Amino acid sequence: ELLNCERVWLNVTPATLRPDLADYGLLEPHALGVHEGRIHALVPMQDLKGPYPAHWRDMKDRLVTPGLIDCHTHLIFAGSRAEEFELRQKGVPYAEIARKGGGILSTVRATRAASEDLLYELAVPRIKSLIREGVTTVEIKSGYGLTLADELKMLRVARRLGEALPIRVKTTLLAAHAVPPEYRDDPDSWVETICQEIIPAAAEAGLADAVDVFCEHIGFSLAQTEQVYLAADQYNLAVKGHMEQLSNLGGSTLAANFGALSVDHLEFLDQDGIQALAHRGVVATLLPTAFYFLKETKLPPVAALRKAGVPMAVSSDINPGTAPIVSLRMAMNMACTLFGLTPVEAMAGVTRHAARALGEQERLGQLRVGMLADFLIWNCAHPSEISYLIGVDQLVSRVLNGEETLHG
Ligand SMILES: O=C(O)CC[C@@H]1NC(=O)NC1=O
Ligand SMILES: [Fe+3]
Repeated sequence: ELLNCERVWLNVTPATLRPDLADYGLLEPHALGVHEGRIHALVPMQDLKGPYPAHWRDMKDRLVTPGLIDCHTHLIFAGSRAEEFELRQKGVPYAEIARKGGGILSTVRATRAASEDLLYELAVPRIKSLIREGVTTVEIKSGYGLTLADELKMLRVARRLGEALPIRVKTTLLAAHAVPPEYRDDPDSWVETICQEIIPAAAEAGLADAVDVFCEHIGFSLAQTEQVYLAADQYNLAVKGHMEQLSNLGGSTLAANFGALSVDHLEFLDQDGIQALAHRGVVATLLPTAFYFLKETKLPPVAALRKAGVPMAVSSDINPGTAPIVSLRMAMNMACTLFGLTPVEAMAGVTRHAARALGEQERLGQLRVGMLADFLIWNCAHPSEISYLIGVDQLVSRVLNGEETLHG
């Protein structure tokens, strides 16, 4: 079947991340062939009989992994929260910063004022950092516009990033991120606007792949979250949730009852919530950079999630307020060092499980014949280096949809 391939990579050592194989799903050296953007052949070198098709490269037994998937980011935004960081380091309490107009709403003001082109230009260097690290699929949320026009503006920028750059973009409508100033006295009316205007418009324009809610005391209540999920269901949009980040409102159980793709943060997740996630196969997305940057102390219940067999994803949560850290590999390292994941779990968390968190587990996240040909060839001695070593460019080759993207 290699002869049907437009391009073949010889002598690659696959970390397949197949759930039916142990650990990384490592195999002996193989030839990997690509045909029409999909993995068409994965053949042990010892079984190989020539001749090879025109395009082939000898990778000298280097490691090949699935492309990395960053399944939870807010990487489109204008403005900066660096001054807040300075105030916080001087001991100014969060509440005072918020009273002075800081926090999410300061990013909202700057994002509303920014043109679509400016938002695009500001996002490019951030998404290019992820591309350099080996991210081949990234989820990007709205949530800093908080008007119909500005939320759709953000989602259009996200779609445009995926069209212009060598990366797959999945979009998530997070209009339920904060109550905008215009609705300060009537949050329920904002929820109604989301359900009756923004979700229908985003769905009809094909701009949103999923709908997310920040379910929290300082965000939206369980009842409001349910309303948003009901509206998303009406428009056949998948749902996700920022759940149990600072308290436990029972949001994870509600999300599981709606068949959510994932629930994210989860520091305050309890056993009832864990059972609900396990029962419905919902992905638990861990966001260690926000935990670290907020200097949180309550750890997510990783051992209980592991015991219950809940698939854990790991993501960067890139956002200007609680995770100004534009690195998925840093998030992998923190998931291990701060949350106690093993490097194997961290790798599954940014491949197979992250794909599931985006509803893409059939096409992405493993090295299997038939899957989309998104893969990375590494200059590293062992796959655990990818979670262990930070800041070194170890990519030899980054392939998206069967096309080499690093070296032209
Ligand atoms: O501070 C920001 O800009 C976003 C905070 C971020 N959003 C959310 O729902 N949880 C968070 O940590
Ligand atoms: Fe987030």
